[in-house]
Amino acid sequence: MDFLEKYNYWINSEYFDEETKKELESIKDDKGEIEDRFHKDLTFGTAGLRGKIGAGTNRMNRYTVSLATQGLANTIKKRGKEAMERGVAIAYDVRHFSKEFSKIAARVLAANGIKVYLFDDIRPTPLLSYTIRELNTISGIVITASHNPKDYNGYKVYWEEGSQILDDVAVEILNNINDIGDFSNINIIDFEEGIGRGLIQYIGKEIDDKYVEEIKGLRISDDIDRGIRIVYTPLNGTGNELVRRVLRERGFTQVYVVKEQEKPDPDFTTVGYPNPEDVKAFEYAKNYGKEKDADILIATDPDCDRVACMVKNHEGEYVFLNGNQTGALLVDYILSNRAEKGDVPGNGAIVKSIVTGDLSKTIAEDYNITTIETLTGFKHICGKANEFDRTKEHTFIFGYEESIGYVYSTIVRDKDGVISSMLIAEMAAYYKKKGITLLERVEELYEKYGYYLDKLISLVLEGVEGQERIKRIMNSFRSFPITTIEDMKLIKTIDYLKDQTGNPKSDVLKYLFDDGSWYAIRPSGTEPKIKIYIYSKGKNRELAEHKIKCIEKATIERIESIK
Ligand SMILES: O=P(O)(O)OC[C@H]1O[C@H](O)[C@H](O)[C@@H](O)[C@@H]1O
Repeated sequence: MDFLEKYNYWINSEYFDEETKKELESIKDDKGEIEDRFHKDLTFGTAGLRGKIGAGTNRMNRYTVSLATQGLANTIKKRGKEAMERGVAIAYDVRHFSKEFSKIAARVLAANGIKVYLFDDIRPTPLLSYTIRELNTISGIVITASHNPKDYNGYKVYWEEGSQILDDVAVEILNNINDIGDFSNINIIDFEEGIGRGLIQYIGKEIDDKYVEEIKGLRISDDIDRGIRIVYTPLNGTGNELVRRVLRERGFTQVYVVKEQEKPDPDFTTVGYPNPEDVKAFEYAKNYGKEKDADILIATDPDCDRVACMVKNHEGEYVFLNGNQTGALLVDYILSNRAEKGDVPGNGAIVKSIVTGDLSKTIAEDYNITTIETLTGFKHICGKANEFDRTKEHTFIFGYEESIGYVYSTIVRDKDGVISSMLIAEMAAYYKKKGITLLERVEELYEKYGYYLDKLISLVLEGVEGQERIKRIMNSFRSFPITTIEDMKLIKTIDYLKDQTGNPKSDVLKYLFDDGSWYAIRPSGTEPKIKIYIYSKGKNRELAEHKIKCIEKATIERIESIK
């Protein structure tokens, strides 16, 4: 069927509800909109679905959610009765339709005879990962579009080890979805019937309690100033209760939560783009921080897997720490404290992505700890934790990415904004007791290990045309690498499409120079962007900054020359 045929099918078939039809009627004269909604099915990518909410095959709605869930159900059924009994845990965030979609997923699974554990209210994504391991379910689902704008929702799928599915399971589910054929082949029962038959079971506080206890057990040091002044914002998402609770139970007495961003708001009215990777998300926190004279500001994204912080400098201004800086600080904080107690595992490993900075690696080397690199995506990072469970080759200590995702230990197999908020607060309180801020600690690390600076440039190139240009840009870099920039000489090129190290193939190019500086270029996997990651290493800040500027100029000139 072409897109118009599909549109007409949705309008005329008895299967679709009146509200959906009404929404579709309202766009009957807008061919562009019809095409956008029906020219393809919302792609079930490696982590599930993500898209705009609305009627159509290329949108997030009750039909696309139930189709994906039937595909997941068939995948579980093929594994037999035991897998069906182990069941699926489901969590959801604050977004429009998140709760409704979680119930639809529960009803489809239950109709297929699969046990469902559904959270009784909004919860952070990392808690779902914890729950899978705790309840020993075969799979898990989170209804969230993470830090995307308000018009979006998503459907992330997890597997029994607690991490997001990798390509093998994703392909299997996708094939099962494609085999379903018509929407009318989806099994679904009433929610109440699912509850009555014991197939759907609510879960809640008892899991929170265990999670919080385990997180508190992950603390690194108690030699901290608990009076440190912290402003926290959940950005109207799911972090509010659990982050506050963990901080309170860890004994922090001066935690202030941004009032306007405390309660769930699916429209993210006060922030627009609820991504703490972007310093603009801290506007309210900064104002409140000044009022409360906070030492540190902490923000988590709507599903509370990402976290970022800002630190007050001596002039009373708040300075943003990026993901590379926070990651390196945490690696240093964890390893130095554990080393003091003689508690660093001999086969320990830090896991980061290939486009994350190297300062943490140099720090880890100081403690004889290996750093392992994976492709971008936390599923790959925690995939290593799963692998180490099997091979015992390493002990997974800490995983992180420059895109403000961190996880410590292995109780959760995804980035965790609750664990990380506790560790960031604790680390700031540890250094406060020693009389320095996190900004000063970063400087100390630079002095000791060298100035590792970085800059991420993201160019938005939308639509089919944008995609084509991204391809041309990648082709140009691939065919004609820039061999010298100022006095930096290219000594190595890595093309991850030809990777021989066991990573899956990926469209990423990395260029390494003789002084330790490097840059990488890749199309984003989640947004219509091309991303350039620039990293420099210098004896002092000026030199490192100068190198960043030179690499930026050379790469941007090249990109601009490609129309
Ligand atoms: O650079 P992208 O492909 O857009 O991905 C950016 C980030 O997106 C999500 O948050 C993933 O969970 C991260 O692991 C990833 O780093």
